[in-house]
Amino acid sequence: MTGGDRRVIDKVTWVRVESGRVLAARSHGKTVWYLPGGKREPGESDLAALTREVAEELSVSIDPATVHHFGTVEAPAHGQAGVVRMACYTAEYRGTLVASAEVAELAWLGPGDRDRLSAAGALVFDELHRRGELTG
Ligand SMILES: Nc1nc2c([nH]c(=O)n2[C@H]2C[C@H](O)[C@@H](COP(=O)(O)OP(=O)(O)OP(=O)(O)O)O2)c(=O)[nH]1
Repeated sequence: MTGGDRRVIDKVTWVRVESGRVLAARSHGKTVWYLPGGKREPGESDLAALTREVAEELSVSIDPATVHHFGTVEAPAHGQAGVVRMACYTAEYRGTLVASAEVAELAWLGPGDRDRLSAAGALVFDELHRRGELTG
């Protein structure tokens, strides 16, 4: 792996839709919204990474029995060279969604909010829209 443009950042993200809107998070100092999630640690499974990142960022517990692969998207990474590949999962959770210290803000994005998301997030948004899940 050499040039910056060929770098692939592998991430696992949570696609959570409630009342026709998708959950998104914004980091401190950023204006673009991301799907919650992050990079796997060495040897970590997607389920373990999803559970860990969601707990760290949103303070809730993913219910492992309900995790389903939604799809995998690839798009230019926001704010850096290369592309981000996001393995996306839907899942039920336990607890109350609260932004942790590493997250500035949470929001439920609906139709019309597509352009607030990163390029990869927008691809997921398009797929949700295609499936008729964004109505809120
Ligand atoms: N989680 C997430 N990351 C995204 C999305 N869209 C997008 O371009 N990214 C990009 C932003 C960065 O260019 C790239 C890597 O993010 P990062 O550098 O903040 O990774 P990180 O340190 O937060 O990862 P981690 O430690 O939480 O695992 O992922 C998205 O919808 N969700």
